[in-house]
Amino acid sequence: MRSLRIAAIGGDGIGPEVIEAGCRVLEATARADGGFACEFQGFDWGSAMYRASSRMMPEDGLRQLEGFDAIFFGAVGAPDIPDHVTLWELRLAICQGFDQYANVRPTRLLPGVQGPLREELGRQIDWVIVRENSEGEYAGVGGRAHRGLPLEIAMDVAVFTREGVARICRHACEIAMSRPRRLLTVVTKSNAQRHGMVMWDEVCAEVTAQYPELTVDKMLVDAMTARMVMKPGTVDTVVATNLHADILSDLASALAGSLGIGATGNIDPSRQRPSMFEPIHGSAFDITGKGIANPLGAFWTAAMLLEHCGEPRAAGRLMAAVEAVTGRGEVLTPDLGGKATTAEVTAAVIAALAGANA
Ligand SMILES: NC(=O)C1=CN([C@@H]2O[C@H](COP(=O)(O)OP(=O)(O)OC[C@H]3O[C@@H](n4cnc5c(N)ncnc54)[C@H](O)[C@@H]3O)[C@@H](O)[C@H]2O)C=CC1
Ligand SMILES: CC(=O)C(=O)O
Ligand SMILES: [K+]
Ligand SMILES: [Mn+2]
Repeated sequence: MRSLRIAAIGGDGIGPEVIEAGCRVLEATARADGGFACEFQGFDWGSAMYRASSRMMPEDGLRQLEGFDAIFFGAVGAPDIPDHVTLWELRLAICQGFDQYANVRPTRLLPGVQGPLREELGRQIDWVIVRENSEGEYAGVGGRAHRGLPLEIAMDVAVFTREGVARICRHACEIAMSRPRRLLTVVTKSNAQRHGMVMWDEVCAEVTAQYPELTVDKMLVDAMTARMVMKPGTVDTVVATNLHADILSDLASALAGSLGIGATGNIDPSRQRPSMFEPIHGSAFDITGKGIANPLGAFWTAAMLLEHCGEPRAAGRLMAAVEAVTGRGEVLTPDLGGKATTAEVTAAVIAALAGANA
């Protein structure tokens, strides 16, 4: 039987809580499917390792991950270590090191979930946000000088390359073409940012012209936030920069009920290196250790992992089990207005998977 080799990196805060639950649910999905197995290897990388060794992952960390079919990642971030250190030395080190340039973030309002929008608007949410994941505002280019002096200076330079924009736009076009509405919105801020964002608009116009069956429109990011809230049904696939799409996708997840639901894949579309799948949320210090983290984002992420690894039937089965549980409206964690624990939601999804197999 085919075995998927999965590197599991729980990381910090609620990361290990939801990834542990996600691994159990992946095993249950494989059992229900019967056509493949999951073989996990855990890596205890993150802030605890940093406190002991000043490293978030071993020096040869990327090499250790190279042979896996996929990486299943929780979150990084700890209250006692600067966020830019934890993020850059683990998550971004992997995303950039493996050139996972496409960050794909689907959002739907799951059955039984009450989002903040009026019911008829909330039901219209069915989006995929495609985030540029290798350059832009998070390229890491910049510097800081004259620390503490009145002339102190700090710069983060947003870097846009023609190929970087073209390849993310092509990936977004392919995703939009695979969806029934074939509708793509290109989001920038090319009124105020007159260099990189203007080139982004131009390159996207060239790329989208090669997809005559696509309907393409263009929005400025500030107005896009209003459109997502006021007219959610007019949006389908969205392509935007690293920063803009980071923000839009947290908004999307909140409009679908909670940050605890959002799922993402950090994808290397060339498939030369493993892609990394993670819930969109961070380490959530405020609820760490309480056993109430919503694991649904990690489960949806696991479904994306299966789809990427060539198991779309199993991915569909897992999402159906998630929707069966949310649809009952009973077993939900507190962020969704319920009283259930992470363990109870996990058990309910595993039971739904087993039932679907009977
Ligand atoms: N990809 C990653 O690893 C990310 C890491 N971070 C890091 O996480 C740390 C905390 O960042 P925040 O801005 O507070 O974002 P966060 O996503 O950790 O939390 C924001 C709010 O959403 C809630 N929340 C998040 N996930 C939840 C879940 N699964 N179930 C229930 N409630 C959930 C939290 O309790 C909190 O109130 C920082 O160190 C930050 O740098 C933040 C975002 C992504
Ligand atoms: C760091 C962060 O917020 C993200 O990757 O979404
Ligand atoms: K995460
Ligand atoms: Mn984010």
